[in-house]
Amino acid sequence: MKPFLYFFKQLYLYSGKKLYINVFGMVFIGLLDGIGLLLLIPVINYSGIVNFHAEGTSFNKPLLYLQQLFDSLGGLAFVLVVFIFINILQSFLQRMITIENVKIQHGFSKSLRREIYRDLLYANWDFYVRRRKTDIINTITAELGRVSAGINTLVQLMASMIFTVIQVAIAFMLSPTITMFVLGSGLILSVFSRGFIRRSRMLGSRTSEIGQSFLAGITDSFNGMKEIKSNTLERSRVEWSHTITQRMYDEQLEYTTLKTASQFYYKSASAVLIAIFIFLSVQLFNAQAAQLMLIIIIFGRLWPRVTGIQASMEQIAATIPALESVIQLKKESQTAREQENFTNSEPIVIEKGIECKKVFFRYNKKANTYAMKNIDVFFPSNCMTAVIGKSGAGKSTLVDLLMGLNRPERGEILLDGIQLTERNLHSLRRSISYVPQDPFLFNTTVRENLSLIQPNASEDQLWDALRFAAADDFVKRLPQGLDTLIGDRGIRLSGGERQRLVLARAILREPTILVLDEATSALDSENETNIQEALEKLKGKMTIIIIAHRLSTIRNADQVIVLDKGEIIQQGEFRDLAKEQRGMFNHLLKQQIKLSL
Ligand SMILES: Nc1ncnc2c1ncn2[C@@H]1O[C@H](COP(=O)(O)OP(=O)(O)OP(=O)(O)O)[C@@H](O)[C@H]1O
Repeated sequence: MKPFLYFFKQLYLYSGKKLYINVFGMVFIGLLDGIGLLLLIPVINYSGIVNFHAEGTSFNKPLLYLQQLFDSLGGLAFVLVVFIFINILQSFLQRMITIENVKIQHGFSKSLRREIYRDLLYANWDFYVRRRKTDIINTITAELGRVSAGINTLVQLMASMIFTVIQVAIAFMLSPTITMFVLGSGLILSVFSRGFIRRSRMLGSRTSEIGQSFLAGITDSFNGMKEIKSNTLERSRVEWSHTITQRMYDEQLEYTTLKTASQFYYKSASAVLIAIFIFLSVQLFNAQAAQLMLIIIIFGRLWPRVTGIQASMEQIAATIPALESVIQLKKESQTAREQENFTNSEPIVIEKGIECKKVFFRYNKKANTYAMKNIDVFFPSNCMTAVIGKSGAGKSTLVDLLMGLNRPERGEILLDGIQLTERNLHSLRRSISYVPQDPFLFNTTVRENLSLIQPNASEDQLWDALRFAAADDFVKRLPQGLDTLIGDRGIRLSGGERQRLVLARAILREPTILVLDEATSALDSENETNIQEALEKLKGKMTIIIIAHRLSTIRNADQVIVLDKGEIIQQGEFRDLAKEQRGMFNHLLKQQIKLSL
């Protein structure tokens, strides 16, 4: 129950005194219910079924005074008026408490969702490198939904327990012996119930695991639909869906079988116990008729609650794995938190340049292979530096280090001689515009995709940025121009159009550092030349770091860095490197010239 206690504490931290007020309200409703029950005594008396005066047991004596009071106030009519009043008050309070409880539960879920989403956004890049995205999505959608339902059950369980305690106390007042007997029976039942709870928890783990696999599989299918269609993989995906949905079906069935089995077990055992209890009450405990009738009523009402408690506990146990994964995600994202203060940082102005000093980096701290080894390099401000190398050489890793996404394991990154740390990280990022290999666009209009980065950009600024990225012509030709919807990840645009739009977005931000990671790879030579010319104009105004496989793209770079297996093997001006006959650069250049012929 540790995870639920954790959440209970969180629930209290969220709702504060309100939780206590609600618990108190529930206690009060329980008491009103008990009073309503006790009122049955005079009703029974007035009905003539049982005569309290004649029975004269110790249990009746305190009630005799009440009876006389009721007699003097109007007899049965008065009792019934009080009965109606208590029931209306109880229903009214019940309604209020239910609404307040829902406010607490859903308010808590809302704040939990917000907190986790915020923590996830502020978590460092390493956090994402290590995790499957669909697992995170599954946790913050499906698992969090289950937790929400679990909290609801928890609050209901709390209400049921309070109700039960009060009713048992009343029963105890009426007959301690019988109550102790019933409680003892309940205790025996609860020992057996532990098996059901354990199995529910096990099934809950399976629900989480199947949910995760399902979401991951479905996401992969839709992301890779082109591959599926072009490689006729439909059949294997259909088979996968059959297998996983069958597992879902089996798991749900098993859960229901378990739940109904426990309910069956409880109800049957209750029937047997009630029969034994009535028999013993009459035969051994010599219970009086009125007393017996009341206790039967109380326990008759209580048993469904007790079985309800059992069902709630099973449901909560099944939710615990979801809860654990939510807690785990929350803790991990908090531990991976990047910076404390995001809002107050201003973009940094780097006068001289960015330097990597003896930088080492590995993705897997346990492996021997380094993605970056002993990197010593300087990126002068307002110059264009090109990073080239074979696939897997470490170009993107180096750029990620410069942006503070990857953190050096050894060595340091210096901004004008000042170490890049958590403190200046956000300022650095605010001055960078980054265009990745695989550009991301939101499923909305061209305009919204652009203004996302610069909400106050004027129409002229938008078109200037589009012109820079050689994207103005195609945007003008779109059916609704800037207001055309471009589909999921910009699917209604060509690869080159997407790249140009993302480039325009990057420029709109007016960065002081522009990072292009294979940002023009999908462009035809005409558009690439246009962008090269535009970048040429930016030289001297902004620091440009460009990764490119096509060496023609970086002809005008001030400095070229050649990477191989995570190390810098050549560094210098384009022309100088081209002259080094044995160098990797010359080799790559010759290969590209050969290919273009
Ligand atoms: N998230 C990751 N987890 C583990 N290893 C990674 C990860 N990303 C990259 N690597 C490894 O680090 C090395 C450098 O990768 P990187 O992406 O920086 O190369 P690259 O030069 O940009 O390649 P490409 O030109 O193909 O994009 C490669 O060996 C790659 O397998």
